Amino acid sequence: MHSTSRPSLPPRQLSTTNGDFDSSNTPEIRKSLGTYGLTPPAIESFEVQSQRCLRLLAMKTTPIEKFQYLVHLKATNCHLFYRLLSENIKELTPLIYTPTVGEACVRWHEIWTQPEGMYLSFSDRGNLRQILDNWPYKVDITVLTDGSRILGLGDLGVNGMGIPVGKLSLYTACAGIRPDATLPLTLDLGTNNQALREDPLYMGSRRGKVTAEEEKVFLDELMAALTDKWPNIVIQFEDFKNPFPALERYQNSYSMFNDDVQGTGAVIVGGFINAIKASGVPVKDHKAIFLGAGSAGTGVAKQIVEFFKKEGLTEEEARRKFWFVDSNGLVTEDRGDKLADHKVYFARNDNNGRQYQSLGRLIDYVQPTILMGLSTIGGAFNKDILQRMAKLNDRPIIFPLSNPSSKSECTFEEAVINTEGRCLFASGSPFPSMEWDDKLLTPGQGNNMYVFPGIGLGAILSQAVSITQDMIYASAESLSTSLNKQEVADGWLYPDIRRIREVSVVVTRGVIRAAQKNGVDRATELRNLDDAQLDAFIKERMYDPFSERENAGDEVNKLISGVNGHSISNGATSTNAHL
Ligand SMILES: NC(=O)C1=CN([C@@H]2O[C@H](COP(=O)(O)OP(=O)(O)OC[C@H]3O[C@@H](n4cnc5c(N)ncnc54)[C@H](O)[C@@H]3O)[C@@H](O)[C@H]2O)C=CC1
Ligand SMILES: CC(=O)C(=O)O
Ligand SMILES: [Mg+2]
Repeated sequence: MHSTSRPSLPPRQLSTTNGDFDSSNTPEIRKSLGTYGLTPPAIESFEVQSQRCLRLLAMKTTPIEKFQYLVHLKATNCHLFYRLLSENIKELTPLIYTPTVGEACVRWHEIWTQPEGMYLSFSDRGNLRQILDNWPYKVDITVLTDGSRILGLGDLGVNGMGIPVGKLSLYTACAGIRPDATLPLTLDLGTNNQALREDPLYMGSRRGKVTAEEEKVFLDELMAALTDKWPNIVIQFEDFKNPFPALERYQNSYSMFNDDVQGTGAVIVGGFINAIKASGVPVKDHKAIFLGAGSAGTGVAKQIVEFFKKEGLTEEEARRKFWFVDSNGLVTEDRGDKLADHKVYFARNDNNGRQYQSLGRLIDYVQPTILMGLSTIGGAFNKDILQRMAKLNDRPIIFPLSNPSSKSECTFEEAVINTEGRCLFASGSPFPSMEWDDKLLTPGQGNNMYVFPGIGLGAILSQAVSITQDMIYASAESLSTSLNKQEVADGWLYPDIRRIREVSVVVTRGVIRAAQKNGVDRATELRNLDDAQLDAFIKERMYDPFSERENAGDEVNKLISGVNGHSISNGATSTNAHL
């Protein structure tokens, strides 16, 4: 017989501000925590801790094992996890984010070991506000998904939780949002993934996806509940199969944005501005083929239209620069199927009744300068396609943006070889640098991770009542200006990811200024700061996992006495034992 009584939990087990057993804790901290004697005696520096963590990581042979180790580290010593991540951002991001997070989501029901966020089910409707009270921290930002389109891997239901968790880890690492102010949220609105539903280990409800109307009613309740519980909360929608209804419905009334439509649009414009400069071709002479006409593809093109307009094109001229291909071929007005609303704007009417036969034929017909991939079709930019682009252009712009790496339309190596090293390249997932013609070429990573941290932090600090198109566009423009002299000289399209914190300050400043211009900021006192003062203010507000260690004594004491209002004990009494 199983006992029905709840096992008693150790204090602070759910805390994200832990580090109680951190080997860098001084004897005084250990005493105040009651952990003196529970950790080995040495008081370790970060350098030593880091060596052990990296060795442990090296012992794991597969990416998913490394992912699991990092999940464990974050759960048991959050500040150390962020110290390690911030010092090794380039090496560790692929393990906590794309591509490894893709595999983790596919296998989430097999590898799940501990709670890292909240799950709200369709059957919870009517009670959402009450359930949010179970979250023990004050939240500044949430990333929420319904798991219906996780990267390019399709509908993964509640297995999609890896994405909000990974994105919010980047919020902390890249923009310094306190880990305990972030809420990963997964909506269990059913899944159409039959195999998952039939898998005994699957941890979501076993119903099919709710209808669009049911989703709307649920989301209305959720948005109201989130803002009632945390009035200044910023809400990021992520990886919805159809993100447009929610974006249209909430963007003017909540501090929310859709990362796949708007964040992706912004990050690609940021790199695109630099690619256009490097191509040597005037803006008016560019033409783009997009493989994939989903939320990300059309989101990117809409932001590029804004850029083209700023460069002097009319909206009509800008719109006509795009040729979209989806799973039914070239998106045209006369194709015979009913186009989804978001495709209509870009549908061609100048195809003279001709239909799409192949991507190669379309390239010959359009003669594009730009090839974008947001199709989820790994390898779609094959040798023939890349060579056609190289024949047409001195510096073809090739952006295979689908994630994870297995879905990338081509690799960096394929693009370099088939364009003789001449391509201007960015991909959604990371690829290694390579030698070409005695030069080291480094690929750009056109991933929304360069902008969403700054969009979120900008919205939080300005206390924006809504996130406007100008704020999104400002993130793109700011990103494009954030490269240093060396990066510009080396022809990079995006700054070095190792400088992401500096970049996030620039992006955050741009977002705050746009919020002020649009009058959506509630923190109006920031209007009085000049740019240097605003940068200093932003930096000061950023969580620094290194100073947490120095402040640990104060922090711990505050937590124990509950001064900061966080409930941390899971109901168990902290005895606060002293030696
Ligand atoms: N680099 C980045 O920062 C981002 C990358 N993405 C990636 O973009 C991809 C697409 O995302 P969404 O647009 O949200 O998905 P979606 O499902 O809305 O769109 C996918 C599009 O690809 C088209 N497609 C599918 N098979 C095709 C084929 N054989 N030939 C041509 N087109 C085909 C579909 O018809 C649809 O238009 C995903 O892999 C996602 O990971 C998404 C957001 C950000
Ligand atoms: C990067 C991202 O948001 C995606 O692939 O969906
Ligand atoms: Mg996404």
